[in-house]
Amino acid sequence: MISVDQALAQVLALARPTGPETVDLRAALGRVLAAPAVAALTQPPFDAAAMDGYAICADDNRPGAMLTVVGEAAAGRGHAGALTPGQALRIFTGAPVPAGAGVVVLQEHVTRTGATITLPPIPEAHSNIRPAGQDFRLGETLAPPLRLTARHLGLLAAMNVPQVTVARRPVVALLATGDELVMPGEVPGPGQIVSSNSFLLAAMAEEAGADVRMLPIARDTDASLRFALGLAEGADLIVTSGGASVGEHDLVARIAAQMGLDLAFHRIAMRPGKPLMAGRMGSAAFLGLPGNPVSAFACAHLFLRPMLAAMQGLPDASPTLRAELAEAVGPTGPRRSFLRAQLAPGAALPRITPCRNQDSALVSVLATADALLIRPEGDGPRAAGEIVDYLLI
Ligand SMILES: Nc1nc2c(c(=O)[nH]1)N[C@H]1C(S)=C(S)[C@@H](COP(=O)(O)OP(=O)(O)OC[C@H]3O[C@@H](n4cnc5c(N)ncnc54)[C@H](O)[C@@H]3O)O[C@H]1N2
Ligand code: MOO
Repeated sequence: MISVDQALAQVLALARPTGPETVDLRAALGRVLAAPAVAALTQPPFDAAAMDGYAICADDNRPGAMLTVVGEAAAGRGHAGALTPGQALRIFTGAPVPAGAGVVVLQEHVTRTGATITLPPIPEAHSNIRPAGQDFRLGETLAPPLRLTARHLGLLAAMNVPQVTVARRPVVALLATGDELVMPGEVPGPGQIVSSNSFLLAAMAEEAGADVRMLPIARDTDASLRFALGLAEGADLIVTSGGASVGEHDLVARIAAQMGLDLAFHRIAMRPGKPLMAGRMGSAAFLGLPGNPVSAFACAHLFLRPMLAAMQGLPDASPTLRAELAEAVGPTGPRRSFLRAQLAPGAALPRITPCRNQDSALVSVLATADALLIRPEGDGPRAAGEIVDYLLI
């Protein structure tokens, strides 16, 4: 059995980059930028008014100065010609500031009578002008790799970049195995349950940027598993759930091996998640997850997400964080344990409480947890108040 750290290094070595493709900005949310995006213009393109008021020459910004309004500039509609001392230009937020102007006086600070404004007793403290290029300049870049958020899309649009080069979404073929499984909406027969893993894992893979192909449930027969695995052709990553352990009905490793799986490892020192396997099968990476839903989740969180990130050119961004134990915990065994836990605000660090029941079949407990509390291999008992590591989930 290899360690969790060795397993992570090995699965990352199994992941291959998907390569770049070009997409419209509207399709770029959540995609990983794969080449620099270059600003096609300078922003703002001109000195722009930041307030509604009057543009004046900097030297005229004196208490009580009286100035003549010579015209108007609004956003999208500038004023032709420069401003000279003694003149003011009615101006609105976003409008180009004319040459010669150095200050925009807020309209609520002046008194206007006909075409004349009188400045207040205290000079305007700020210029209220956004200089050209203050935001970014022509040729400046947004650098890869980067998972694009709404804020990045706003920036790219402002940069006048209509399309971006991103990593192709990894295609994940997702295969649940087990005679006991039916899909949500079906009526389970005697001894059957609903395949929650299919939906849990599909959602996790999609959150990590994958394009998920959900294969039909494979039954616990050689023929059914062969047929279903055959449908994974063309995927970048094959993910199975169930059938990974040692029982007679746990066929995944054997059948996958017959179909060309080059196994990197099977079984790791992790709890839950011991039966995890990984390798490469044809042109795809292969990750065989345990069937217990919490085990499948923990393995997907620790291994599937980093694999998908690596395939898109991103480092894994899931830092180990620290919290204070809200209650005492017992000793651990030889495997690294990941306990479902809840976080609460604390003085210096958050306080963490392991969920009552750590059975790896309990999806209701998993749904209420917000962290995986990490217990090292062979750790002793820990008292309330001790500092421990956790992962946010
Ligand atoms: N003698 C041993 N028995 C088991 C061992 C062991 O070392 N020796 N390991 C245990 C551990 S740890 C785990 S985890 C499970 C994992 O086994 P499998 O990967 O072979 O999973 P299954 O047996 O197929 O299923 C386990 C459990 O999970 C349920 N399941 C399966 N698929 C789904 C799904 N898509 N959605 C929801 N639930 C699913 C299944 O019905 C079983 O209850 O093995 C232990 N046994
Ligand atoms: O890993 Mo099993 O993965 O302990 O439930």
